[in-house]
Amino acid sequence: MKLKLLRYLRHTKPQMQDEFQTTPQDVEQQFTEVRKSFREAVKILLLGTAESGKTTIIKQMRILHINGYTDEERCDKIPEILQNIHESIYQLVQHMSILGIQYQSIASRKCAEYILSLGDQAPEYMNDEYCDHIITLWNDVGIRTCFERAHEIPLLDSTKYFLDNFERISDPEYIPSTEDILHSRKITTGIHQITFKVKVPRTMGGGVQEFRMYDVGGQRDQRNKWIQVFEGIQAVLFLISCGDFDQCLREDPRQNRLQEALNLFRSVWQNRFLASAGFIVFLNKQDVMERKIRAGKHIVDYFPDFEDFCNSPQEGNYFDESDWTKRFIQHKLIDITREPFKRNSRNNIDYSRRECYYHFTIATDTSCVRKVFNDVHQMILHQNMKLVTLL
Ligand SMILES: Nc1nc2c(ncn2[C@@H]2O[C@H](COP(=O)(O)OP(=O)(O)OP(=O)(O)O)[C@@H](O)[C@H]2O)c(=O)[nH]1
Ligand SMILES: [Mg+2]
Repeated sequence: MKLKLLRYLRHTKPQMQDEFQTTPQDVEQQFTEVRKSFREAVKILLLGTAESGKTTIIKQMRILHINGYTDEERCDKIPEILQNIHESIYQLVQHMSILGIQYQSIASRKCAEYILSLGDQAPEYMNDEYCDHIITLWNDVGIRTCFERAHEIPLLDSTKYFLDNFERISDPEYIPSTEDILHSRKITTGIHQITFKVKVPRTMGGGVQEFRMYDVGGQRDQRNKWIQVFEGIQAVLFLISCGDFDQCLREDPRQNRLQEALNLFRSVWQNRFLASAGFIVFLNKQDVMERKIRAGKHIVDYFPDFEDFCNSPQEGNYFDESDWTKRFIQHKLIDITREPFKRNSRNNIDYSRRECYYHFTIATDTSCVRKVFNDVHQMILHQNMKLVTLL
């Protein structure tokens, strides 16, 4: 199976139609072979820097291919969501003085003092006083000005989502919605896996294909654990956050997050233990990237070579700055895959012929992930069929 997928990834355009100009018996025989290959789970490893969206993809697989979350499991997420909210407001309040921004009123300043006195951990119970303070602060013009300067603060991506929804969340009867779960953030440590089955269309032989997806932590101090799961991986799903172009790492405030992601992609692409794995890149957080560009942020201020890219002839028609920005990031990845590197004599793999597939995604959007994952699945199915016919 691993070998099959490897071979598949060396071909960009499956030509199934030509290969099935055979008798119905031959076709049935081919389907039987394909179904046999389904018995082995396809192992997919999610990689990327911290907060690129790996765990969010795992949550989406659970929503799409397992039965989602029970009420009990939803309630288990409440402490995580409350901690996200507290961390968001705490970071904003902390940065008001650092950025020299004034509160709109004395009342807001008092609320801020209360929040600061709690430290960075959410209180165990949200009493009325705490809830009122959060609502007052989020409505303060000064706090909103601070929020506009989010790129200067290590703020969670879901800050606005949770603070906008705070009144609903602070209800004593609150049960997190699926959207709340997708927006919540908890750093991954260690290695986690999810196994699920996906139906194969009758036209492709029917049956089910099992997938096993591995999630790892993306922070620098977590990456030394990754190697433990490289064995037997058939496809790497690399996530890169396109909304990160104007931010620095939490672990190292001197390092631009997008640059870190590009460097990491190079080391993963060139890793000899993953040489036989297929590569799929999700250029994630398209919504965050677009929002930033609409708010007047420009990637050229962080990546000056963007200007040369815009002035160079391109194959496609790019319409606006968001379009140019996402293509620019994609081209940076493509350039990395074209960098020369040594042929590995041990496994005799010609790296230069490896293909990498790109998708523009919003990991919090279930319909987007459903569509993209369908494409990934179809690719695997097509190639399985193609390889069976070639055997
Ligand atoms: N708006 C938006 N938020 C996203 C998107 N993808 C992920 N997020 C949010 O980004 C935050 C981080 O996502 P995670 O999935 O936890 O990131 P991760 O890659 O698993 O991070 P580590 O576990 O630290 O490696 C969460 O709050 C998600 O809801 C996206 O496409 N758009
Ligand atoms: Mg994670």
